[in-house]
Amino acid sequence: MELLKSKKVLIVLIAVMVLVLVSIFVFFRNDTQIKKISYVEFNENLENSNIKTVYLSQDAKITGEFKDGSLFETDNPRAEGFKERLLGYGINVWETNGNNTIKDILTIFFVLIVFGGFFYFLNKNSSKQAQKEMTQMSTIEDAGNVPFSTTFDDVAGNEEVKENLREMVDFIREPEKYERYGARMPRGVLLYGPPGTGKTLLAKALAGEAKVPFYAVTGSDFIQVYAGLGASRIRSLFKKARGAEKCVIFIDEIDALGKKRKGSSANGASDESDRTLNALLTEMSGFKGNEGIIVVAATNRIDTLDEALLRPGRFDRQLEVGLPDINARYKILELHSKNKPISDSVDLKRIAYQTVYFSGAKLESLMNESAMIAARFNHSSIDMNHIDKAFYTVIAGEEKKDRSYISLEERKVTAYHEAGHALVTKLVSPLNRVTKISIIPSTKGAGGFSMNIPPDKLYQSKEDILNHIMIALGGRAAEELIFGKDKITTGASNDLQKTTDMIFAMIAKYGMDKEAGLLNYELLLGDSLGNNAYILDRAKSIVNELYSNTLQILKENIYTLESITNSLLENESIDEEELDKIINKCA
Ligand SMILES: Nc1ncnc2c1ncn2[C@@H]1O[C@H](COP(=O)(O)OP(=O)(O)OP(=O)(O)O)[C@@H](O)[C@H]1O
Ligand SMILES: [Zn+2]
Repeated sequence: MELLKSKKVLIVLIAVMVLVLVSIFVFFRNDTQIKKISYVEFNENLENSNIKTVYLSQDAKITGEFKDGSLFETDNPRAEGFKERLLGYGINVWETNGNNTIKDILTIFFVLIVFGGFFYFLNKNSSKQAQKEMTQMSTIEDAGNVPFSTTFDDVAGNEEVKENLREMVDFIREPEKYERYGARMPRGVLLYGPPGTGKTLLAKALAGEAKVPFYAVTGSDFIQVYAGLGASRIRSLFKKARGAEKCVIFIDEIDALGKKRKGSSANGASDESDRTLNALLTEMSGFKGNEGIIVVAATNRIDTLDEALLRPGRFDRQLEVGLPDINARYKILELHSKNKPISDSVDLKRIAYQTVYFSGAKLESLMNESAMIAARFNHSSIDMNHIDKAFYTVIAGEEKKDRSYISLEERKVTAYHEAGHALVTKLVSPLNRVTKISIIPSTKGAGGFSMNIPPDKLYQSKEDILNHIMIALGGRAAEELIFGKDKITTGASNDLQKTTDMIFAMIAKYGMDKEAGLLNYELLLGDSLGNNAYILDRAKSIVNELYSNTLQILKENIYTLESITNSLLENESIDEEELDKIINKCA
């Protein structure tokens, strides 16, 4: 820091001195080489045509230049017609308004002083700013030295993410072991999901479990700074981290510096964040991965991230950290009541039930707010009244959308919809794995339904595609079956997009529709494929048939559909094991 400051001062000083020297040199050089001649001598030289230029002024002396380039000075006759006489000899006559050189030099000095002051001021200011930022930075970095006691026990729910991170603990602890097996070490983990779901907490727990230092920075810290400073801070962060050998580097809000880059950026700000991003990418490819350093980044908006960040060797592990379901909420509530005097009358299960769509951070703040209220009234313990009051403080000012736990009807529709997808999957293509069904919205869509297509398949058969279309239609079909034709919702829009894609690919690309034949209509019709009446007709008749099949399947298994839905309404999310249990029980 000090180094940086004194370097800048030095540069300014040197610049000022060089300027002063140059002006003095010019000034004195003229002075010393000027030959002093009498007016008589001047006149002789004038007659002999030795003079090239004369500088006229109102001073006592005038100067000029001989034809050989040397300078002279003589008395100013201040005579009328003097100029005319000179011109008559074919001499260049320059009129100056006196004291010129001195004025010039004064001007130069004045400018110098102004500039010097300006630079000094700038320098002082920028070093202050830089100092501030650097201090912020070093406090962040020094945090790495604080012994961290956060463990995975401090994070409730998020079991899959924790499982994944547990593996990383081993990587960090014994990178040599993995190196011996020639395994490529992971370098970056991206945690994505809604705010307050515990991403920071998970990263801290990773460091805590591995017992290594934790360095945390925030993406937005890197962009309001000076040109190049963001990049250099990235470099110094990594340098520091490398010095610590094993560690966890945490970059929160990575979207702030890792936004999708545009071909040419119009303004400097995005240029600056590009530079910072490039520095990050370089640093990440720089370490070999066998050092036991893991970079964890977090974002609420994975869709805005530059693809370069997600490539192998960067943040190639992407883990979704979702909103907690009812059981996870119960655990989070339990965790945050541990250090508080909670009355026996408090039913955490009931609170968990009422706090649909609450994030971990919101649940934490609910318990904290309750404790504040109880303390304000000097009550001996926190009871249900305090929690109810706190409830409205926590959700106050929030959009209605966030409070949709009130609308049981909506949750029911979502539950039937997701149960429909899951049940159709199990019925038409039992080899596909349903990893999770949930009615908690995820980043990927309204409900949460995830299905893994068996990965060892090289090609998809026509049957596979037909089954996938039915699975996609399962949500809408369940809605219609239960609530009636007029009560269907917009929740299926994504499903219908997938359906349309698949059907058009079947007909126009893969030649799988017997009637349309083996032609590649995409090739023939290009963009007007969707306008082609014949293709449209084929697509419609296929989708209609598949939809009525789907409806039929669900109708035949409506009891199972109800059971899955009820379980979803109760637990908010269920895994494959539970799903299989329900289906087997109903069969
Ligand atoms: N799963 C959880 N278990 C226990 N506590 C949690 C959990 N999720 C959030 N919390 C509480 O909420 C606080 C804030 O969470 P954290 O800062 O980790 O969220 P985040 O996902 O990083 O949020 P953001 O995206 O806003 O940065 C935590 O310190 C913790 O008290
Ligand atoms: Zn759906």
